[in-house]
Amino acid sequence: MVFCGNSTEESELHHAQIHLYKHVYNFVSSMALKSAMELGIADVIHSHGKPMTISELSSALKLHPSKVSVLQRFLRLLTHNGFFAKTILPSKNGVEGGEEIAYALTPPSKLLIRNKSICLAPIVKGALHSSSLDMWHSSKKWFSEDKELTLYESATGESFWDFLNKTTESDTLGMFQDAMAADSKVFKLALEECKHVFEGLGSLVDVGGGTGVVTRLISETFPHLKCTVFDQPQVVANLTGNENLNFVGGDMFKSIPSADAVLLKWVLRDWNDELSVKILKNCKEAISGKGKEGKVIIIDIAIDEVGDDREMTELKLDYDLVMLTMFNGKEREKKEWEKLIYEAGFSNYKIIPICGFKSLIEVYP
Ligand SMILES: C[S@@+](CC[C@H](N)C(=O)[O-])C[C@H]1O[C@@H](n2cnc3c(N)ncnc32)[C@H](O)[C@@H]1O
Repeated sequence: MVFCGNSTEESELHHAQIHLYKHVYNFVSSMALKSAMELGIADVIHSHGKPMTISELSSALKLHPSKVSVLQRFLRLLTHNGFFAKTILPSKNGVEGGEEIAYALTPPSKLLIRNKSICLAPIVKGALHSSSLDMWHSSKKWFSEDKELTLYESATGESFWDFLNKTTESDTLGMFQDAMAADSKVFKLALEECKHVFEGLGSLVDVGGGTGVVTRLISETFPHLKCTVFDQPQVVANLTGNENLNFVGGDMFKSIPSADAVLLKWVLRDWNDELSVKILKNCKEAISGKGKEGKVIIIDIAIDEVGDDREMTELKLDYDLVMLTMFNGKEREKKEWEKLIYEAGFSNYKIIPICGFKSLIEVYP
């Protein structure tokens, strides 16, 4: 007879082990997604126009014949994770009543199709690039060091900004800007819901506006609005605008061009509270010509562990550690945003959710 022990204890232990192992191997799902993006599986299925069998996919992707079964196993995990859907087709190999499995795109894998107006492949590439991942092996050392150093600096000896800005063969600045631009294109949909925020403005400066993807979208919707994309000189150096859109290089910690409104999208999360207050104070200065009518428009994350579901909170908390380890930045809860806003001398604010997981905060002097 086999002794089974206390079954509740045993089942608890098994659940705990499954939970722990699942988190240990989460990286496999991320890297399998990256492989799918690099192979261009979504592009191939999209060009084919209908679900594809493994043999059709392998030949379209020009895989080595030994990798057909490998692809099948990658697709099994990716399908389980919601990136592809299996459909059953009648077999083409002449077997009466035979069936074959074909793989179709799902809404998340459609976001990886290149040359579409919204394509998030650059986010997968940038977020899962070795420059974002390798530093994690140094976290134990980092915990015993000076608190002002980011994990990235502790691991590599330079800040992520310095790494981006130095000229390298792999063009990491370009990769980072592509990832930001890809994320910003999603803003096109959000602009419909928050059009009222920009109505009535005569001028807008997009601080840390990168290559100007968001400003161009705003400018298309509001052609008479005078728009300025303000970013580091090396980011805007070769960019050209038009009559109502210009690019200005500078340092937001020194001064920001004047306008009716300042936009800060995906910027304050890169900085700690002290530096964020400094940026916000410079924004207040930039809109002061309009007196009480000017405003600052922040687009960023607001953590809400009570109101959001588990998946959303997990994404926001993951992002918080990305910001912490790379930039000493942070994702903030609503009350932290409020503290920052009042500390920078503003008197009021309004917050609305946009783009699924972001928030738009209108801040008034
Ligand atoms: C995370 S990106 C956001 C880009 C853009 N707003 C978007 O949503 O796609 C942060 C931007 O801040 C810019 N930046 C960093 N330091 C800056 C500074 N001192 N002055 C102006 N821009 C700066 C970076 O070059 C980068 O384009």
